[in-house]
Amino acid sequence: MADLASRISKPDEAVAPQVEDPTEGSNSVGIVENAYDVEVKLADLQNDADSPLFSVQSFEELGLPKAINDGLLAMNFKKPSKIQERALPLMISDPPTNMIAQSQSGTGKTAAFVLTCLARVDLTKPQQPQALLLAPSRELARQIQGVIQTIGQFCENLIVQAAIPGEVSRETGVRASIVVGTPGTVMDLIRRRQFDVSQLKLLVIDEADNMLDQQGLGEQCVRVKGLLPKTIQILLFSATFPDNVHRFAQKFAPNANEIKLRHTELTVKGISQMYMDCPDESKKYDVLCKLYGLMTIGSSVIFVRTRESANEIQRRMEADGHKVSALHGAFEGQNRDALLDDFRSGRSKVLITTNVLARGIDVSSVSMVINYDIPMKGPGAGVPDYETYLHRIGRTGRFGRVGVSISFVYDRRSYDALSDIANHYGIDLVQLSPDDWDLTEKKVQDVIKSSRARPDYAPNALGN
Ligand SMILES: Nc1ncnc2c1ncn2[C@@H]1O[C@H](COP(=O)(O)OP(=O)(O)OP(=O)(O)O)[C@@H](O)[C@H]1O
Repeated sequence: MADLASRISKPDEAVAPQVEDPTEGSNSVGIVENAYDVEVKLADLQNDADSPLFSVQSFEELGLPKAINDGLLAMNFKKPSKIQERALPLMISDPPTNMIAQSQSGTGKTAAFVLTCLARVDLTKPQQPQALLLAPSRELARQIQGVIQTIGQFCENLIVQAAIPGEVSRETGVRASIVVGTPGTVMDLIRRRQFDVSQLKLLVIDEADNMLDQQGLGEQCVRVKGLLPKTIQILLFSATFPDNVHRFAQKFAPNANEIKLRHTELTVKGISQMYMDCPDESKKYDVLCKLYGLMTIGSSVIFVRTRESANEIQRRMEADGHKVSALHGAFEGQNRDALLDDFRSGRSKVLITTNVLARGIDVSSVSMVINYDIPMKGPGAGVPDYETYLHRIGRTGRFGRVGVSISFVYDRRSYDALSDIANHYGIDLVQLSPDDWDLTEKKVQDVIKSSRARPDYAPNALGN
């Protein structure tokens, strides 16, 4: 790595990244299923005791109502994953107890809390809000709404409503037993008395470390909670819980049962993490185009730091003949919904986006994630953002599938940031070089073509 170390170019210009408002705009709700997928042998992984997908139980043994089990069958969920098996009995037992639950990306946290909601709501009061779920972006709120509707398809009188901009009519207000929303819109609806929270018995916060972070959405979530019944059961879920937020989470959800992982347990085995050693910043775009020119990749996501670079890369890739979409907070809600639906359905195969879609989005056909910029946080964006790195790469390798992540480095600063991230999680990264495209192509294609996770794939260590 000495060659890279000696190639120190001046740090990034201090361009303030656009703060994304994930909740802007819009209308249509519902998820679009994938029309295609990569091969995966779930059964094998669910029998491997070391896998987060492993479980000794069946869903039937968890004692859920028949209508819910029928919904799971319709989704082709044969066995619970570890987080589902361990968290569910604790969450659905009486008296209701709070929960702080952590599990790797793509291991089925959504179904764990969705099943709890379905088990807890009284469907004889279909328009009375009883469970509130909060998520950081409109896309994730819509996705969770879709999962509830699919698993709950045999639950009579189930009404699920999205509390995101443009979804709740001013005349009628919220009329559903389960409400999934973003904190700002939920707060507005409560204040305008369009959302009766008096009978809520369950509050779920997905991506809870992000949602409770005092630098971000934390204040809003605390205000929402302050308006809810004091006895409400609180469930906090995420793949990451940095220590400072975890301490706050314990105050937010007092006396909670906890399922927690160590740093080193957080990475998903099926994701082969690589890095591309770019000659300098100005060459990053050429390297990206070359990568796409060479590879036949299913669907992929390119993460960039700012909206401007998302637009710029989209413009240049389209001019170079690639079909790509860009999605970020500057777009109107309805537009964002349509762009993501196109990506889910495979109509568009490359999505260029910012951190607005780093968390939670579940598109199983994604086989490659590019970190065009290494995620950074803190004053002057000077500290590697360990959590965002993990969530970004977690858009691939969903529920036992394989995937590749490629992080672009080009100078001492980006190299050090990635090394820090690798050390933090105890991971080895595979080096790719733009000087040997045959080898690069082979390394990436070997993974993408393999039909299942290969835990031992980690030559060329970086950072350890
Ligand atoms: N028991 C199961 N059997 C088969 N597939 C499942 C099961 N549970 C969940 N899945 C599928 O696994 C995928 C990932 O689940 P989910 O989106 O809930 O992950 P997650 O843990 O919330 O990830 P993230 O941390 O990225 O939000 C989804 O496509 C979901 O349908």
